[in-house]
Amino acid sequence: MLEKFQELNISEVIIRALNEMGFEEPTPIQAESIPVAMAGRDMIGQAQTGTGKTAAYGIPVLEKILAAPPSKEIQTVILSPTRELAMQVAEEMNHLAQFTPIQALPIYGGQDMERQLRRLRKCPQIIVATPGRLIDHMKRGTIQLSHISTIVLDEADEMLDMGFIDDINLIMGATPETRQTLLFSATMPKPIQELAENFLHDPKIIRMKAKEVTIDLIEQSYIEVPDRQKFDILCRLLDLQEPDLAIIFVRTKRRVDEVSEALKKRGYSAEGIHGDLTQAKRDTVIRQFRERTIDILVATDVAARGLDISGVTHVFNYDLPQDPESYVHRVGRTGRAGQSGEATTFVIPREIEHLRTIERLIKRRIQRRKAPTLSEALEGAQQTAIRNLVGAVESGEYGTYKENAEELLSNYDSTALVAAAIKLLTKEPDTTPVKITEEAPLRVRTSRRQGSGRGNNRRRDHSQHSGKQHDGQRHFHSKGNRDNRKKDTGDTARRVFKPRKKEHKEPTRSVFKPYFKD
Ligand SMILES: Nc1ncnc2c1ncn2[C@@H]1O[C@H](COP(=O)(O)OP(=O)(O)OP(=O)(O)O)[C@@H](O)[C@H]1O
Ligand SMILES: [Mg+2]
Repeated sequence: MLEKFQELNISEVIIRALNEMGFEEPTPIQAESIPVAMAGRDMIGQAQTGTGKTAAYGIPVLEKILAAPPSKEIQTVILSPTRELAMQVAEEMNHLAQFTPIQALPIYGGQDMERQLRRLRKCPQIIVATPGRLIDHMKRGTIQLSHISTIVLDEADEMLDMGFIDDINLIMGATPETRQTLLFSATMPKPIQELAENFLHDPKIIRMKAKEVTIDLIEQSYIEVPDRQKFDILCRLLDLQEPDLAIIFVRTKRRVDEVSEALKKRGYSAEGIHGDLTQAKRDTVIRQFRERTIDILVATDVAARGLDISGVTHVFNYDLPQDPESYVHRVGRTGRAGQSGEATTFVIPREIEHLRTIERLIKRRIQRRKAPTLSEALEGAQQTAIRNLVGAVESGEYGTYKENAEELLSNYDSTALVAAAIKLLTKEPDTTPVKITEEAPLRVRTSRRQGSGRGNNRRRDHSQHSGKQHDGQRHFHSKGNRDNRKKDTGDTARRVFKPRKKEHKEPTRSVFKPYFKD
């Protein structure tokens, strides 16, 4: 069953792990990238969201360490734009390496330094780091990159964007010239690819020839709706569509707080995540969502990239994202590993041009839908109640209720009884008043690219950072206040050597998907 992996000359210890993880066959990006990366070449790998890019670079990284003489030095750095992704990638690397002595350690801001140092003393061969915290360690002398043989930029276009480029320059500059560099992402805008080539030696570019940028397992639609009506429409959609797990992306941290509070007020099980929360809170929220203790995650773009949470059936763009690439990553939190998913985007009338820009990027039309009316929502909720009732009848597990049912039937009309049962089971649309502050629409602003490449001295200024400046045409900005336009990673929006907040708890992720074909 694992022959195709074996044909890629992958070591038996890793094949055993793949078997354990339920991977039977390489995905296309794995089949193409693994031989190139294992041959030692620099490369850029671009493939749709949820198609296994982590193992596409992870397996070659492990093979290289296995082939090298044993060493106590860090041999591979994997850079990640967010803390949660760093944790997830380290965990996937440790799964892949479970039958080897190789260890991957996540290194990110918000985590207790002492604890990190203790773990570093155990000499992990791989660190998966957010740039800010890695630089802290470099400056303290607690991490040296002089023995690095491979560096991976996961979400490479994001890492090479304005908000990270100075950090990346610094990190790259501390690694040996001979290092192998691997870049992966689902999106790779041209100007960023050009910039990337400054860090790469004769790279092989592997781009999966997908017809579409977004995966066709994701059904995509949009609803034109004024900002003040978004929340009620969202509730109706949640009632109608009954997601297993849903992620709602909003534009600002304030909105995360307001929308998640409002959802809770109306009886939904929701929590919010953004970069201003403590790491302990961020960890708890992500863990609860992975464990399905909560069904709805309200997030800024901090959760847009890379997160692999099984069971996310629905993504809602409550607000359009700041840049079109974000759309691809946000909707890509569903439809992963061969599963299907649904993505609904709210567009206020004045933002329709932005939607067209997204459509041009993804080379597909996003289907327009009408907002469900209150009576449609009620009808939908009734249908759900009926389905649940019929399901209970068909399951036959109501024996202990039979006696009471018979007594009721002898006193009341059967239709009246069933109707009352449906009414009680129906979650009628809740109109509890909530407070959501109105947001200004996005607007197009043309901005010029400000140079590129190694040694380019653009300073990152997070108080002013307003997103990508590489491509004026595809870049949109919010009219909202500056603070709202900062990139919300929780790690980038800060200066090096700021004191850190305390302790975190590492969530576990142990969801393995069966083989899938994409
Ligand atoms: N060959 C395989 N067979 C089965 N499952 C796989 C295989 N490769 C990866 N997976 C699973 O597919 C899911 C998606 O993988 P991964 O997170 O690496 O995607 P990605 O391409 O990095 O997506 P994104 O662009 O969103 O970061 C994960 O749960 C992973 O364990
Ligand atoms: Mg990924």
